[in-house]
Amino acid sequence: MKKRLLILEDGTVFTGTAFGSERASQGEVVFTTGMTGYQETISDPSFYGQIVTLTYPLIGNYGINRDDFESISPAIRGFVVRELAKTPSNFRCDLTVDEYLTSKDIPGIEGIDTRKLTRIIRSKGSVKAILTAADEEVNVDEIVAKLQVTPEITHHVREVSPKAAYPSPGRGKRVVLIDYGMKHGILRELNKRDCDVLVVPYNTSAEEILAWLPDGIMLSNGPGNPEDVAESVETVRNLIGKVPMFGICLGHQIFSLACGARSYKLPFGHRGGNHPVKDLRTGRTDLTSQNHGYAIDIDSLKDTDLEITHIALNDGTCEGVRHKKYPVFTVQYHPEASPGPEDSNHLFDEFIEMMEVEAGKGKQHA
Ligand SMILES: NC(=O)CC[C@H](N)C(=O)O
Repeated sequence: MKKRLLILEDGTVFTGTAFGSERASQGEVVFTTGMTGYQETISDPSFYGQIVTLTYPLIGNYGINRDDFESISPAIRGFVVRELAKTPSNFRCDLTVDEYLTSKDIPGIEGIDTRKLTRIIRSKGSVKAILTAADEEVNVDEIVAKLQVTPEITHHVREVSPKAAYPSPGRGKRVVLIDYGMKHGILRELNKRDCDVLVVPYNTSAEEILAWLPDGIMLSNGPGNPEDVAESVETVRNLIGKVPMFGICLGHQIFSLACGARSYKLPFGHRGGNHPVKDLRTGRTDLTSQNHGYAIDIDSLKDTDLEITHIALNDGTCEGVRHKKYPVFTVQYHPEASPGPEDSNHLFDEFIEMMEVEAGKGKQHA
C-alpha cells in the first residue's frame, strides 16, 4: 500500500493511502455530501479542475457500473475518501472505483480524516491542494509556497464542451442543448420526453442555433466561473425573447448574467443531494441535488427583467429566476438529479409545456 499526501495551501498535510493513478495532481478541493451517487459525481463535468472529497465515510461499495456515467471522461483532478470499499457487491458492478480511476489516470487518497478536511474548507472557503506520493523528496514548504501563488484556472468550459454538434433524435419538440459541460442526465430527461435534440458546443453562435429552428433552447450545467464565458453570455443575450429557454446551474448563471445580473463565489459552495429549495410562487419546498461554487447576487436582480423564483433554505441564496416578459426560466440546482432526489423533475415537463404554448401562439399568428 503506497502512502500519498494531500497538501493544502494553508500548510495542512493529510497522509493517507494511494489508489487510482500514481501521478501527482493539483486542484481546488471541494466537498460533496451525497451518501450515494459517487459514480455520477466522479463523471460530472462541473467538477472540472477540482479534487473532490466525499463526506460520506464509505465509498465504492457498489462499484462502478455501465449505466450511471454523466459523461464519457471524468474531469475531476482527484478523489478523496475516508474508506474505499475493496470488494464492491452489486449486480450491475463492472469495476471497482480503484480500477476505474486507474484506467482514467485520476489519483485518489483514502484513510484521511475527511471531517477535518471538510471543516477546513467550510471555514477557509476555496482551498487549493496537491495530491502527491509520500516519498522523502517531498518538500512541503516548497509545495505550499507554490500552491499559494498558483492562479485559479479559468475557462473550464472550453475543456469539457464538445468540439462539434451531434443529434439525439426524437419525434417531439426540437431542442438545441448548449453543452457547457453537460451531465448526460439532462439529455436523458429531454429524450425521455421524446425531444428532438441537437447538442451544440458552448461557442455555437446565436445565428447557427436559430437556423435550426428550435422550439426551445436548453442551457446546460458546466464548470467554473460564469464570468469566464463572456462569449456564451453574449450568445444567450442574443437568444432572449426569440425562443423559450430553460437553464440549469451554469446555464442559469449565464442566462442571469446575460440579463444584467451579477454572480459571485460562494464561501464553500453547495454540493450534495439534500439541499432544500423553496419555490416562492407555490411555497413548495423540494429537496434538490446541487453542485455549484458560484451564485447569482439577489440584489443585482433589481436592475434586470428577472424575477427570483427559488431560494435555498440553508443560506437564502438565489436558486432560480424567471424572465418577466419572455418564456425563460432557470434553476441553480439539478432537476435531472443523477445523483440525488428527483423532486424537481417536473421542471422538464414545464419546459415542454412552455414550448407547446409558444408553438401554439406561433400558429395563431400564422
Ligand atoms: N454544476 C454547475 O453547472 C456549476 C456551475 C458553476 N460552475 C458553479 O460552480 O457555480
